[in-house]
Amino acid sequence: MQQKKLAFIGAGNMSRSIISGLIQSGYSQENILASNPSTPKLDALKKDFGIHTSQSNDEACQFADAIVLAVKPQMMGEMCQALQNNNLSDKLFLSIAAGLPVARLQAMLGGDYPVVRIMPNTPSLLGKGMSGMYADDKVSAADKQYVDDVMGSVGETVWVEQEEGINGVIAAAGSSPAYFFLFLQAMQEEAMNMGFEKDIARKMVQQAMLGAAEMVCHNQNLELSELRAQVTSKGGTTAAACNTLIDEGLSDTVAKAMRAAVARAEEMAKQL
Ligand SMILES: NC(=O)c1ccc[n+]([C@@H]2O[C@H](COP(=O)([O-])OP(=O)(O)OC[C@H]3O[C@@H](n4cnc5c(N)ncnc54)[C@H](OP(=O)(O)O)[C@@H]3O)[C@@H](O)[C@H]2O)c1
Ligand code: PRO
Repeated sequence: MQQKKLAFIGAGNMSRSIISGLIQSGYSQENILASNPSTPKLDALKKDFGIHTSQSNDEACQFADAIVLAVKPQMMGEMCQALQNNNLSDKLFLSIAAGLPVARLQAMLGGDYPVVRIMPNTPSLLGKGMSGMYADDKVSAADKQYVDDVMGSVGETVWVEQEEGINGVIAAAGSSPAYFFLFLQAMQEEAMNMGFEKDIARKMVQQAMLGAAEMVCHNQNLELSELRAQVTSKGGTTAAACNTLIDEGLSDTVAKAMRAAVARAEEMAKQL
């Protein structure tokens, strides 16, 4: 992987997970800096990964060829505007913020700089992430490859051709770990209603999810409906459960939820 000087502005959950993946992939700690206003997360990053840290975003700018904008979307305007005190020409920007279009980020940064939008998810922490990416036409092919390598160090990557596609990535992958957690929570609660202790209920549902996820990944030649069919005996218990989910409108509910995520991303683009 190409080793640019890479700065993370905002040392929160997502930055930590990407930094962890990069270090495990052999990216030199000397080439990574994280900046954050408060010190506890910086201290932990320095201790765990040996990277450079700073409380100054200006220092991050001066250090880096490529800058990951990793603060909450609501903080992005103020933070980017303050970066304008630095010479930003020749910098490549990687934004992981939900809802903020390239044009808006460029306006916040005060220039037509190359920006890649990245939508990662929290399983990146375990190297099992899914990141969708969009590059505006100012980003070179070599820089796209660089960003692909960076995010590839924490999981799988896909590129979308149109910027709106990023909102679909949010719905399908950025936010979706939470949908699975919610589903499991409901299953855990019902298992407890059936008399299981909380930890046993959790053990059963999490192992079933892990096994199901592994089966999905290891059987790319099988449709998801075929994997379901393998569990489902005619007239049996699985059919009774799945028919209930289907009859109660699971597909429609999931579609509505994903459209709500897209709608919220569109709303944030207008508000921020
Ligand atoms: N979490 C997810 O599942 C997920 C998935 C995809 C994308 N994202 C995006 O990733 C971004 C970061 O999310 P996160 O979950 O990592 O949030 P987070 O853990 O809250 O991290 C944000 C960090 O930014 C720091 N910060 C605040 N103002 C700053 C400033 N002016 N300069 C530098 N750092 C500043 C915060 O520091 P203090 O804590 O000291 O205030 C905090 O450490 C968001 O834009 C979000 O949309 C998140
Ligand atoms: N977490 C961020 C949000 O909830 C973006 C995707 C996952 O807005």
